[in-house]
Amino acid sequence: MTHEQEVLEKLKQFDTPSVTNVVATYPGDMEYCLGLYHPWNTKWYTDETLKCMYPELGRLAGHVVTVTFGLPDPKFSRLGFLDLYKAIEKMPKPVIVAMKQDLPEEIKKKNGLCGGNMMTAFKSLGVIGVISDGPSRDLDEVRPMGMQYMLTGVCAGHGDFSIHAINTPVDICGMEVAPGDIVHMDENGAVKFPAEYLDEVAERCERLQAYETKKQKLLAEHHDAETLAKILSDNYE
Ligand SMILES: O=C([O-])CC(=O)C(=O)O
Ligand SMILES: [Mg+2]
Repeated sequence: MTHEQEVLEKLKQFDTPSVTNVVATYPGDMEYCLGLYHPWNTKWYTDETLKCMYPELGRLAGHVVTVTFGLPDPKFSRLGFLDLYKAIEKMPKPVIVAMKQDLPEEIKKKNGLCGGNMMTAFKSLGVIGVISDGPSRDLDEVRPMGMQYMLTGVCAGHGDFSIHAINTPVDICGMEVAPGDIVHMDENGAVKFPAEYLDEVAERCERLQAYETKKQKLLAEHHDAETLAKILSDNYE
């Protein structure tokens, strides 16, 4: 295992909201928050339209490979699955595939894009999950694979589609990700950060978790309004 893989493994100890807290949620907090993005004005985490299909899998973190699907274009057929698989091969593992569905809304909502066959090939290449701004299918086939599906929903069928781009930056449900970015995801959604911050995110998550465990223990032990407000606002001796 590389050092990076060890840290990605360690990040599974922390939920995605805690990772967002460390990445950018509280920019005024110099102790735990890196302040990498403006919390409201930057697209660094996914919105409520993204749903976690297998919450029982817990948290996952990996490097992003992006792919954009669109309607078949007779003037552009240069890219295929081989190119996508080669891009995954080149990326450090584990990989999370960010699948942009660049389709008219009426078609996008009935595009069961990814399925058991695609996910089996992805797994063979070191992919641990797919995140997409549209639906996919074969939930029952994918469940035993232990791979995560973060989608807007599911639907059973689809028509013809083709690959329009590989490893370009994409927007997935309000999160703009670039190839190589780290994505951390669980039943709360997904967050991204640049790979160079991996060590620091893990270190701060660990400290934040210890701090919040202590704080929640105190909150559970006290039962009067004044003390609870003090504990919450950090003024408790
Ligand atoms: O038809 C497709 O390409 C998607 C699918 O069901 C599969 O990968 O199994
Ligand atoms: Mg299928």
